[in-house]
Amino acid sequence: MRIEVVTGTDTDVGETWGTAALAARALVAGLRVHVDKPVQTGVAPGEAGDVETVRDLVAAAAASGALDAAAPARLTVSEGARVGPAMAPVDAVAHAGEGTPPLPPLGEQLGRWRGLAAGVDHLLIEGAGGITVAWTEADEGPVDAVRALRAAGLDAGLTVVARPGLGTQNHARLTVEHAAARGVAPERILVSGVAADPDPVERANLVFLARLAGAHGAVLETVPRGTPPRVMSAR
Ligand SMILES: C[C@@H]1NC(=O)N[C@@H]1CCCCCC(=O)O
Repeated sequence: MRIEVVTGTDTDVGETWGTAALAARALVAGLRVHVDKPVQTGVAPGEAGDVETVRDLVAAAAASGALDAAAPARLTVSEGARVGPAMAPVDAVAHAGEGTPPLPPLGEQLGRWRGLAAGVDHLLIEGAGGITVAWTEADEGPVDAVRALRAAGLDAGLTVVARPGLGTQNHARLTVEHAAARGVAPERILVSGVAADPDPVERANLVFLARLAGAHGAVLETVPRGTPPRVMSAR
C-alpha cells in the first residue's frame, strides 16, 4: 500500500492533470487506485470537482484504448469536504457564511485515509493549491499530512507538481526546500503540461528541475500536454 500526497508549486499548475497521470500509471500496473481530495473549494454542490475530473480523464483514456477497459473500475474517488467559494480552504469556510461546518481536523482526515487505504493498492491525496495552503483551521497542509500518515505507520511520500514555464524555478525551489526543511523531502517533481517541442525557457527549466530533484533525492518526471495524461521519465 502506497500513499502519495500531491501538492502544487502554486494553484493552477496542472495538479489535477498530474494526479490523473499518476492514477493512470498505477492503473496500467493493475493496481486498485483511490484519489482523495481532502478539501475541494470553488465547486458548487453537484458540480464536478477535481476528483471527478480525474475519473473522467481515466474513463476517456480507457475509451480511447490508452488504458485497459477494466481500468476505470479499479479507480475510486472521494472528497473530505467541499466548500463553495474559490478560495484557500480556511478563507472559503469563513466566506461561505453561517452554517458552514469547519474544515475536518487532520485527525479526522487521517482516519478517512486509513479507511480508504485499506481497500486499495495506491492512494493519491490531492491538495488545494501550493504547499503552505492549509487544509485545516490549525494551519495543517500537505507536509503535515505526510508526517501524520508516516507517524501512523503508513508508507507515504510527497509529489510536487510544477509547471514548465517561466517562473517555475523560484516556485519549485521554494516548495521543495520548504518541504525538505520540514522533514518531508519530496520523492518526485512532476512537470505538468510539457510541450512536445519545448521552447528554450522550458528546456532550461527542465534542466533546472532535474538538478533540484537530484539535490533532494527526488525523481523528475513529466506529463506531456495532450490526452491521455501520462507520466514520462524526464529527458
Ligand atoms: C480554488 C481552488 N480549489 C481548490 O481545491 N484549490 C484551489 C484553491 C487554491 C488556494 C490558493 C491560496 C493561495 O496560495 O493564495
